[in-house]
Amino acid sequence: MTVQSWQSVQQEFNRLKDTHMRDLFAQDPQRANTFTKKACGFTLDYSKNRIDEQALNVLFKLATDNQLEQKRDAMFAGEIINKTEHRAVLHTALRRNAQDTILVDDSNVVDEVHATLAKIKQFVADIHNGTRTGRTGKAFTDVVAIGIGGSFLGPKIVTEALKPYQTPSLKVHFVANVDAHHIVDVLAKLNAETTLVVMSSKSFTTQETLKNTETTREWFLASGAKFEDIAKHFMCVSSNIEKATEFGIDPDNIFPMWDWVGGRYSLWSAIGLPIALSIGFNNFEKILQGAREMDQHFLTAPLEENLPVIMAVLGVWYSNFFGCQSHVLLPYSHYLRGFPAYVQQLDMESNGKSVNQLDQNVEYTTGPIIWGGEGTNGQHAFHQLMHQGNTIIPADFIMPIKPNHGETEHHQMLASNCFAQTQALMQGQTTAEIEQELLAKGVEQAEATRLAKHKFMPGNRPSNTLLMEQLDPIQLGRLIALYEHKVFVQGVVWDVNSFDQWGVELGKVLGNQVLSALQDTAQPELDSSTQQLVDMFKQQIS
Ligand SMILES: O=P(O)(O)OC[C@H]1O[C@](O)(CO)[C@@H](O)[C@@H]1O
Repeated sequence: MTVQSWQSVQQEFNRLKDTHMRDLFAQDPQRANTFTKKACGFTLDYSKNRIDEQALNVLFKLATDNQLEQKRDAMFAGEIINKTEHRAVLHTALRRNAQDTILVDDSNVVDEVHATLAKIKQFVADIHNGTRTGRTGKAFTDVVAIGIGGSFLGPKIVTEALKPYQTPSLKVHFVANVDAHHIVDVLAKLNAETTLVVMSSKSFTTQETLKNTETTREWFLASGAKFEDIAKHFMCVSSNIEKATEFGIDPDNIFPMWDWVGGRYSLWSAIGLPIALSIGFNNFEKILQGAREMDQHFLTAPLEENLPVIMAVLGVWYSNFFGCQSHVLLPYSHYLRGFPAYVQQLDMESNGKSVNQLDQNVEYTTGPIIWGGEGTNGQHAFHQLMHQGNTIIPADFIMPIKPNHGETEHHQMLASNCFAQTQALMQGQTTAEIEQELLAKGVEQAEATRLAKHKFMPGNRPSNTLLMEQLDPIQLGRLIALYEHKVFVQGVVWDVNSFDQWGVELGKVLGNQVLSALQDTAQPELDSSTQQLVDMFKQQIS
């Protein structure tokens, strides 16, 4: 992180920190136009932010001083930028055209990607047209997709978001949690003869996924199937072919992925197999096409026109200068209801770090808490705090313009709520305005003054509005890639490795130790609180 460019942003912050956006809008009738950019089917209106052009330019300079363009190009070229795991970071290779070349260890990874896409295409076609059936010759009707984290969230939210494109004759059920209430509920509704299982685990070591797959295999065998029938029903996506084969997965049923794809960036790989099974391979390819278009935009658009860069530097502005701790995602779209959870992993697992690329501890905040939920539901729940709480929560309002239904009035109401929320957050309402309203309604002066204090809306709460033409496979691919690149840019500014996730490891190790205590297979030394919890659990369950 360059100290001088950081200080320049600090000066801009000092200049603007007490400015109200109401005044910025009043001073400049062109403000909305100036701070709106269109690209890849999106219109990003970021005028309701506490910035002006001068501040934004200094933020762009902060990014370039941190070598944004060079680091971006290094990622796309397959350089080893994940320096704690000594890996290239090539999720963008997963959506490259077949004729492209990206060399990793002298091998063109684009060839491997397209060979795997061809395998997925054939497999999906065989399942859809009934060439490939279950053990009794019946066509598959259901898919149980087992995975967790990046091997679950992407496929789940994409399949959910593209509901109108789903193949009605093949229903995909996602299971992640090791809590058996889920897998047991799902399997209880299914016929093992017509159920395909897709187990997705990059590492093939994830406890939850292995256990859910074992339970599903037991259920399958208990249905009268023989061991050799497993090959007809169990598919696996993994980069650990050895472990997958050891587990008993037929090598022909393994769809490969590679160590240069991070789990949270992997939906474009064979991890997307459940997506392709649900919406068809052609639509899956359109998702890749959309992401490829966003990659091109990210690579070629000047920074001041570049949607991921604009969103990223605004996030830095709020996290590191305004001290905002969280960032809320508000899709005004039922089909995009899972998107905040997806971005939560993408962003928090990528940038939730405190050591920089020079192996030094950093003091500043990296990565906000990402949360959110679908509009308008949140308006009747948590928006209260966004409007009147003593904490500023920058928001992304995401709104597909054309719906997939014909209920015009519903959609107008949805859009009006979305736009009005951004307006209310920005402009607020002064005590004088509120008092006047109350007096006009006949409220006594003293009561009006008292109530106005409680009703006061400070405004000046920042938001982006991201309009998308419609929610289709191409646009969804663009949307996800947009957020991937936003996270990348922020990682560059914060100078962290966005592509490792060491922070999740200790929990896994301790989890296994505690399990051994619960199962009496070992007596690990535990702190008194954890030991007490183990003892109580054992006592009460027996
Ligand atoms: O695909 P795998 O190896 O089962 O991992 C699942 C998820 O677990 C994590 O490693 C975190 O525990 C994520 O990064 C990953 O997406």
